[in-house]
Amino acid sequence: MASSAFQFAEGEDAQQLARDADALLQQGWAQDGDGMGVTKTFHFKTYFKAVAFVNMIAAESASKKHHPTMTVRIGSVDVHWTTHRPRGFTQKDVTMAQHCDQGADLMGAVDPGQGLKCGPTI
Ligand SMILES: C[C@H](O)[C@H](O)[C@H]1CNC2=NC(N)=NC(=O)C2=N1
Repeated sequence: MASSAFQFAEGEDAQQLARDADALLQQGWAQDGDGMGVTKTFHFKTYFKAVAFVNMIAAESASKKHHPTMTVRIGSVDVHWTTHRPRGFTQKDVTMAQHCDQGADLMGAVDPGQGLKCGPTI
């Protein structure tokens, strides 16, 4: 199964989490290097949209007390979700990853090739 290498945190419903993890992989998320989280890059046509996406995730993170690692570039945002305590992949990561997908739609995320890139355009 695709999610078999995930390291679920203690106390998680492993069967449910395995299903949710598989669904995330179908949605373009990838397992991180140690199997304790998921990553995805979202692409945008403007830097402002990328930053607006980050701020939207930040608001939900503050409200849910669960925080990602994010790298903002001119036309994309890398998002990484993992849980520090208890250590591993959790339902919280799933919920927040799903929230990112919904937020990306609202912010007008585009396909990878369509995102704003640095450098000359001609
Ligand atoms: C007290 C506070 O809620 C905890 O430290 C939260 C904060 N944000 C967090 N974020 C993430 N990604 N994992 C955590 O375990 C975590 N713990």
